[in-house]
Amino acid sequence: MKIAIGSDHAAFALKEVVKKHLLDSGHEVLDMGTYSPERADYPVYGEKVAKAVINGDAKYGVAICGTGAGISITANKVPGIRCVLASEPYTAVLSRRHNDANMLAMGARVVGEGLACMIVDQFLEAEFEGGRHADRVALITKLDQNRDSKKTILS
Ligand SMILES: O=C(CO)[C@H](O)[C@H](O)COP(=O)(O)O
Repeated sequence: MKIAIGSDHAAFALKEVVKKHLLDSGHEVLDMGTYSPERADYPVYGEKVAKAVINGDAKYGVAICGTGAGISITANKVPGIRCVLASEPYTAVLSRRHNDANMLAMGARVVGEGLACMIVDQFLEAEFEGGRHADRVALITKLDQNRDSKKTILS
């Protein structure tokens, strides 16, 4: 599977660990940076990973900052992105099964290396269940496609 990955400085070390884990597991990895522990702004990397997914350069994206909050907020501003912030596998798995999440965010100051790799593995292995969940994802998509509207459009 082709995975885009990116982080800011706070998560550079964890990004390198997760990247190696993905490569060792046989995935192709598109490393969108940052490439050193120098201070870096997480929105830049959240956007890069999100655009790689939306452009079809990668099937899924993994984005990491200190908490995962800033980079997930950023990614979710890119139309078509459904980015989940997960600190444990259950949320990561259910975000695939129910929400068809196409990006995973994590916090390097929240999760350790072993847990992060487990979360990524389970996210990538889980499948979207469709059915009633597809109807709800369609509602998310409708909202996404009407981002400029100030009106409530889903009810
Ligand atoms: O978690 C983050 C965003 O949600 C960032 O990694 C964090 O804000 C960076 O902080 P600092 O510049 O103090 O290292």
